[in-house]
Formats: sequence, structure tokens, C-alpha cells
Amino acid sequence: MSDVRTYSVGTMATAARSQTLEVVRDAHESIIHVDRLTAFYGNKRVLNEVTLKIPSNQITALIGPSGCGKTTLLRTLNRMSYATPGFRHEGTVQILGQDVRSLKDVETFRRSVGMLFQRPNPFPMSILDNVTLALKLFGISKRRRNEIAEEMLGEVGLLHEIKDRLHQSPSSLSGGQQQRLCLARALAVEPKILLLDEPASALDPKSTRLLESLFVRLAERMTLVLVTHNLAQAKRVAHHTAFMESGELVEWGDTAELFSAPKDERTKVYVEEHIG
Ligand SMILES: Nc1ncnc2c1ncn2[C@@H]1O[C@H](COP(=O)(O)OP(=O)(O)OP(=O)(O)O)[C@@H](O)[C@H]1O
Repeated sequence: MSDVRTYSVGTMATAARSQTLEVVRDAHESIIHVDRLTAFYGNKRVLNEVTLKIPSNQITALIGPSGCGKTTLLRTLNRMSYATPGFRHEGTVQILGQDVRSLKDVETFRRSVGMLFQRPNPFPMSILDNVTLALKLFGISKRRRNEIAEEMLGEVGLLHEIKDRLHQSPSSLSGGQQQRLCLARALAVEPKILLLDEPASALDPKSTRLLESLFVRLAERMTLVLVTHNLAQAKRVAHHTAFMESGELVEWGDTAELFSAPKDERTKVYVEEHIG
């Protein structure tokens, strides 16, 4: 996790100033550009001038106290926030070179950006159909759909565990298995980006570790953004970590550096309180 990279990290001195936190140069060009993102629910401002560039094919963790805006930021990356009544934002989010607010091809965008939630949310259909549904909608043949499903269930380590139950409902699976099924479903359409909203918070330690090892492996070919309350998890899996507080991006950088030598006092206090 500790490739040497160079960053220019600006930290906020006051609440009113915007922050610019940039990867100067490395092999992982940024794939997500958030520029001066200020977001509101009604009149309540929940993100304040957040500027962040997220490098491709790496894991970036978003950490910070409850209510600091992590999930709102994550859900704005794939336009999910837009569905929340009263939500609006200023500033821009660019993904794969496109402004998400004015996307022309939302379907392709949705294929490119997958998401896992805190609670596994398999669809009420068979395990196999969960993985093949989107492929069917994209017109892929049944034979190819089943091949892809097998490949994806294998990739998440489920195939050998449930190969006799592919036509059964996912409700008989454990929480960890259900979450891996949801991951297989997301992977089936070959996303370039995976958004992870506390994906292991409802899982036992063994399932959590299994999921984490999958994330690390997936980062070889896609970009992952992970919201987590579990700082040890961020340390274990994330190449980069962003610390947020009260809607602001306080500090962003290499995970090991952020935890061992935070530049901002607020990060230091939070990390000390939560890791000790
Ligand atoms: N639908 C909504 N309507 C109004 N306010 C909301 C809505 N969703 C979130 N908020 C508020 O926006 C702020 C940021 O919430 P958000 O869920 O993004 O924070 P978070 O850091 O992800 O929190 P947590 O760690 O507890 O999940 C909070 O004050 C929250 O109460």
C-alpha cells in the first residue's frame, strides 16, 4: 500500500477557504475530479467547497465523524444524491472526463460506476438472476450471461460455496455472502469505478477481511472509493485517505502518512481518538 507518491496537500485554515488537494504526478491519473463542491439539503449546507482528485486503480478511503458528509460526497459522485428531495450542489464533479450533472449518456455512466451499500441489497430473484439481470437488459446472450455470472461468482469466492444453489433465492445466504453476491452483480457489467458505502459495517470480522481482500485485488483494475468508520480498515486497504469534518475536506494524502503524521490538528485529534 505504500508506493511513494508526491502530493501537494493544502489544508484549510478557515471554514470559508476552499481546499485544493492534488496528486501532482504518479502512474495513477485521477479519474474523479471534485471541484469546489458545496452541497445542500434544503437550506442546510452539508459539503463546503470540497476539492479532491481521486487517482485511478487505487483505493481512496473517506473517513470522518458521523454526519460530516462522507455519504453525501460519495452519492454525489454517481448522482444518487440528485434523487434526494431538496438536494442541490454548486461546483463540479467530473468522472472519466464527464461532468456528472450534464451527462448525455446516463446508461453508460451507470455501467461504469458500481456501488455497494452498508446493507447487502440482493434483488428478490434467484442468485444467478441477480448477477445476470443487467447483462440481460444490455442484450447479452443467455450463454454468455451465465458464463460471466460463473466468472464473477468465482471472483468473489462464492461459486464453490453456493454452486448448487444458483437458482435459489439469495435470502438463504449469510450477510457476508449476500454482500459478495452484490459485489459480483456490480462487477458483471465491468465498472471502472466502485463506490463503497460502509460495505462491511454489518459483517463479521471474517467476512469483512474477505471483502477487504477482494477490494485490494480489484484495485488492480478499477478505482474504489470507500466510506468507512473503521479506521483500521482504511489503514489496511486504502492507498489514500481523505479526512472530512463538518462538510469540509480537512486533509487528504497517502494513507500511511495521514495516519502517522497528519498535517492538520483536526485530523490528528480524530485519528488519536479513534485509533489511539
Ligand atoms: N436526506 C437528507 N435530508 C436532510 N439532511 C440530510 C439528508 N441526508 C443526510 N443529511 C444530513 O447531511 C449531513 C451529512 O450526512 P452524510 O450522511 O453525508 O454524513 P456521513 O458523514 O456519511 O454520516 P455517517 O457517518 O453518520 O453515515 C448530516 O448532517 C445529515 O444529517
